[in-house]
Amino acid sequence: MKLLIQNGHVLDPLTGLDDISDVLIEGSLIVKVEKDLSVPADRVIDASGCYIMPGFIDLHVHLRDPGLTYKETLGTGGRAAAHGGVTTLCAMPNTTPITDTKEMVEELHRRAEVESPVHVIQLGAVTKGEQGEELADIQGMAEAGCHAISEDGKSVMTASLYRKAMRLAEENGLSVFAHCEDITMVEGGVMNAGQKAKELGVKGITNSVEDVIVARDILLAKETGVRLHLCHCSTADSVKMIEAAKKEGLPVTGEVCPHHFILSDEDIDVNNGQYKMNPPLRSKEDVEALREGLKNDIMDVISTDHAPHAEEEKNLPMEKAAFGIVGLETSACLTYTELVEKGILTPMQMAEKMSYNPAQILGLKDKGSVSSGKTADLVIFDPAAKYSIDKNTFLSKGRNTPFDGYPVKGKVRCTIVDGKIVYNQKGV
Ligand SMILES: NC(=O)N[C@@H](CC(=O)O)C(=O)O
Ligand SMILES: [Zn+2]
Ligand SMILES: [Zn+2]
Repeated sequence: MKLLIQNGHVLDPLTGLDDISDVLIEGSLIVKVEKDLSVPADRVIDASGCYIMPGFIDLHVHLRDPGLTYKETLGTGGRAAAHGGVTTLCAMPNTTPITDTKEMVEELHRRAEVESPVHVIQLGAVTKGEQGEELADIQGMAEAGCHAISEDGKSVMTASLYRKAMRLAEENGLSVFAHCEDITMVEGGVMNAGQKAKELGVKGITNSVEDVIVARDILLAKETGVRLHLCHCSTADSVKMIEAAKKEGLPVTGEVCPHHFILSDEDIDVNNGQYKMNPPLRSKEDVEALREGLKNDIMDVISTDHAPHAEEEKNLPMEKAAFGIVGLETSACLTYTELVEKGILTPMQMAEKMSYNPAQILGLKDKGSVSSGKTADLVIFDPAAKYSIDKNTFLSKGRNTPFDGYPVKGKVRCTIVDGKIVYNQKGV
């Protein structure tokens, strides 16, 4: 099977190609990236006016499978990913039960091959049952191909145990993806501590809840040599600490989610659980620091922290609602609208932060690039499409987003995984 994509604007972070080109795919591989390729093909796609980027690699997704499949499944989450231009995703282990054994990781990888149209890398938990007491089988999960371990949903609060986990992760070639939250400091907080929380009469979560664990985890990474990826960074001081760690040459990377670089706590007008997530929407100063951090490449990755919940778990006031919002189907258009259109990121930086850098962090040498010899995981993205986000178009089971009705520019037209079209907008 030969697939020819013509006249797209290729953005390839690996070679630096940033120009109109054709892309020829044979089987599951990209075989040629050249202008005016006139070769016979089984299928031709006209990508005029669109970018051709390496498929997005989302390092932070909650698929809720097994156990919480009323919120999402490998199938619905996988189809939502394809709709959002995501060709590989990392599934967090806070499932029911917690994914903390070699067998569970293997089983999820087996099922994902069949049930999900996009690649799924299942991450393993750091401790058994995410209880923070006993280490999970880190070596076994590494053998099952988990690439990284994470306690996402919480931090491993005992530093000595986390240090042991980091040593084992390092020995087994795994990264540690860190959720940074000192649970002893939350004290019932449900949104950012500030004027807005006071006005709404709810308890606040201070920046230091995140910052003290970011500091600790960077120091532990320095001692153990593990490659540390800091999840969903939300504060100005997180950016500062990552900058300092990089200056020291430590293998530390930082991720930002669209909601944290777009919205601040001031956007929460009424006590509405759709704006509740962990970490919370911060101050305008924090939002500005995250944007600057992305622009200056201190922050390496844009991921979603796609956290689907049922309607009855979110249509509640802040105090009662579940933490988390969906993101797989809105991250590309929000990033394009808020960062590229506003001149904060170049289109190439968007491809770096949504695909190339995540591929590097996971050690996926065959992904994150539109160049010959790489796996044909691609997204065709139309930067001119103008519309408003409509949660009813989502393929995810989750509809929990504060961005419903939000005006955006930029739309995923087509998503290709292993040379096969897994999402194609009608009429293309
Ligand atoms: N981000 C959230 O608010 N919620 C996540 C957990 C997490 O990412 O920490 C979830 O699993 O729902
Ligand atoms: Zn988290
Ligand atoms: Zn998460």
